[in-house]
Amino acid sequence: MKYFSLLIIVVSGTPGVGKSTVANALAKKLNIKLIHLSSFLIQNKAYSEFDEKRETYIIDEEKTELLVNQLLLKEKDLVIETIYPALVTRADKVIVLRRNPLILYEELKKRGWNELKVAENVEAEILGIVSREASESFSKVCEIDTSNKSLDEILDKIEKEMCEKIDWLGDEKVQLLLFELDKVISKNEDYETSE
Ligand SMILES: Nc1ncnc2c1ncn2[C@@H]1O[C@H](COP(=O)(O)OP(=O)(O)OP(=O)(O)O)[C@@H](O)[C@H]1O
Repeated sequence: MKYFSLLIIVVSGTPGVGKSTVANALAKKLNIKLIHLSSFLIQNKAYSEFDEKRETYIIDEEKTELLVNQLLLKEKDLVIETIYPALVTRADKVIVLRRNPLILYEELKKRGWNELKVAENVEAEILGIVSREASESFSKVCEIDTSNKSLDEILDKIEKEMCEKIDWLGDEKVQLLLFELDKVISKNEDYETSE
């Protein structure tokens, strides 16, 4: 008899918010399999090309949907870590981790990413892009702020479903950061159009 998924938990969020750390710990705690979706798709060649400027793969949506559906049919329980929640066609629990953009900005700069990649990802966090994508695909999305919280505190909030409504734009410092990031992005866009 083919298993049908019993417990699919998606751990999503902008790069650098703590998805892998939390997803690893959650999968271990629940003793269920963990899939890092981006690596899974790259291993299965579910991408069309590599975006040199953004140093990221462009996924092949059709092949991805097929692979994800096969995965969800095969595995009984799964924790899926991904920056693209909409790629998961079915889930029982969708968690979107959020991180204060001022902290995230430092985290991504520390990785040595180019200024455009840092700017686009931190801007996405400020604007809540991943949460919005998750809410378009799932009726219930649980946002949890990982800023200045220990892993245990985060796991506890997940277990108790202590979800939050995050809006970073109320913070003046974040507004100023967004203004700076926009300048970086438009400078690179001008450059792209003049190429
Ligand atoms: N709650 C936390 N508090 C402080 N630092 C954290 C926390 N969770 C993770 N980190 C640290 O933040 C960095 C990013 O964590 P992690 O790799 O889990 O993020 P991610 O969202 O999976 O990033 P990516 O999508 O790029 O893989 C790591 O150095 C990790 O040790």
